[in-house]
Amino acid sequence: MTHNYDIAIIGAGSGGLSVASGAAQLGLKTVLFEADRMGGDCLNVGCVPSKSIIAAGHAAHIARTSDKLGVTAEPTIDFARSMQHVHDVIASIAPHDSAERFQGLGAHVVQQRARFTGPATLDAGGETYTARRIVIATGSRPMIFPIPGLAETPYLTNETIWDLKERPDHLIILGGGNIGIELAQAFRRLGSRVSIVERDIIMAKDDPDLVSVVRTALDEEGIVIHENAEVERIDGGAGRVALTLKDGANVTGTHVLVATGRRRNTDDLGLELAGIETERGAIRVDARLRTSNKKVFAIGDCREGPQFTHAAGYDGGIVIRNIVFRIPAKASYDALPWVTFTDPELANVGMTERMARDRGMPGIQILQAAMADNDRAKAEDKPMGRIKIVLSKGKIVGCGIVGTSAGELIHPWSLAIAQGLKLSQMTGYIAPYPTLGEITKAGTNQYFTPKLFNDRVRWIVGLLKHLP
Ligand SMILES: Cc1cc2nc3c(=O)[nH]c(=O)nc-3n(C[C@H](O)[C@H](O)[C@H](O)COP(=O)(O)OP(=O)(O)OC[C@H]3O[C@@H](n4cnc5c(N)ncnc54)[C@H](O)[C@@H]3O)c2cc1C
Ligand SMILES: NC(=O)c1ccc[n+]([C@@H]2O[C@H](COP(=O)([O-])OP(=O)(O)OC[C@H]3O[C@@H](n4cnc5c(N)ncnc54)[C@H](O)[C@@H]3O)[C@@H](O)[C@H]2O)c1
Repeated sequence: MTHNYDIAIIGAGSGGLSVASGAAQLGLKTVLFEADRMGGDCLNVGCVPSKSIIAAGHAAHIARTSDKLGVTAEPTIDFARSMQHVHDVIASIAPHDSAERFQGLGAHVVQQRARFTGPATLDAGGETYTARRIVIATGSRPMIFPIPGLAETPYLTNETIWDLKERPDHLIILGGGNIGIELAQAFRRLGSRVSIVERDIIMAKDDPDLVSVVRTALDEEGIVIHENAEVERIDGGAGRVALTLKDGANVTGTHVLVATGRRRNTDDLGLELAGIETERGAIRVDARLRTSNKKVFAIGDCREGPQFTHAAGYDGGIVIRNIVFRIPAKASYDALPWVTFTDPELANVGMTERMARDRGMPGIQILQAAMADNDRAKAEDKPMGRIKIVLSKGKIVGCGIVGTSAGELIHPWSLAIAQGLKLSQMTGYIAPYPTLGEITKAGTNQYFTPKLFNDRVRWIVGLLKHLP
């Protein structure tokens, strides 16, 4: 028997759920397929567990480093309890992403792997499904490079690290991208020794000026970073691992976490039967997120483009507008923020200075202000970091912030770039004192102060003072 739907969605992660929720509530006959756990990577093995373990590490760090504020403590770390916190947070969010909730919204949830059998047909669990529109939201998984010895060595990934019951004594992290850096600091703060082995440089996608602030914090906390380090082979067994680097150096530890990038989940979908093209594993999409089969859309981690939960959710909105409202909405990631949740956090939106220069943007100007000059940061003893605003001919094209709560402080800049606000509008409000958010005004003041306090203005003021 064939089941017919208006819309079929493959994958119940951040992207698929946002489409399913919109489509079902707007009255489309909706089917949602999920092969594994509802909620996808973000809830089960990604953002939620990583931010929860970061919170545990942060608590330990505050206890250890508050002596300047007159508070001295050496934390006792119950690693199993920290991991329980991780699982409690996942469990507390899970109902929001559950099959029951989505059935309640009107979607039919099929907990089976789906594959294309033709341009508009899918097979799941031996049943055939057709839909007028299909959305692929199958996400990604850890990229495992064929490093000699790795397959024979027990290794962790972001999918398995949450099952640890005991704290690794010495965690080696392969890859210094988002996952590697965030987890390095969290585990270090919970008491593990941590070494990062990075083929290139850490946090290569971010502004090196801002990364240097994070690097200093990681160094001070005792994380050992090996950069430009090519691994020749890996050996080891339970509780013992040894990496031999191409330059002959050895890095030894008790556990290894592989965080060397992502592989898109597109290889087991029968895409060729539906006429859907990929480019190095990523589904090719146009600006409306349509694949080479125009009735099929691809969103989130599985398509070419940025891989974040908020990007997948944004894509979901674009697809709803195209499919449900028939508006030819186009995706643009120009105003997509990204945050690395280290301490200090590093947040960006728009272009970094290097991106602006590489793209040949005219009249580049950089405005900066230091967190060390912010009164709240002083009170909190959190002086590390700064704001860096990138202007092109006076227009805001990017902003990066490194410092405490940078992920919160980037919000107004995301709005500014999304809405094309002028720099003067970023000063056109009253900032409460004392807040870290005053860094926005401190940054913009770098532009306006020289324009206000100059000889010409002083001359005008000199004339005005003679008025009655
Ligand atoms: C450790 C870690 C930390 C992260 N932290 C952040 C963060 O702080 N902020 C942020 O924005 N992003 C973060 N991310 C990235 C974020 O998790 C992803 O960008 C996001 O989950 C992508 O959503 P998605 O819907 O595209 O895919 P996913 O969430 O991966 O969902 C895809 C779903 O499709 C299912 N599926 C696959 N194939 C099939 C099939 N054939 N049939 C049926 N179902 C199928 C999968 O089982 C999965 O449930 C993090 C990622 C990791 C790994
Ligand atoms: N805060 C966040 O928003 C957040 C957090 C975690 C993950 N994510 C998302 O998940 C994605 C995946 O994260 P990731 O850290 O796995 O990937 P990544 O692409 O960010 O970093 C992978 C790193 O591994 C290095 N590498 C690759 N092969 C290597 C090898 N053989 N030896 C040593 N180093 C090697 C790369 O040079 C790179 O620096 C991110 O790009 C991001 O989109 C986001």
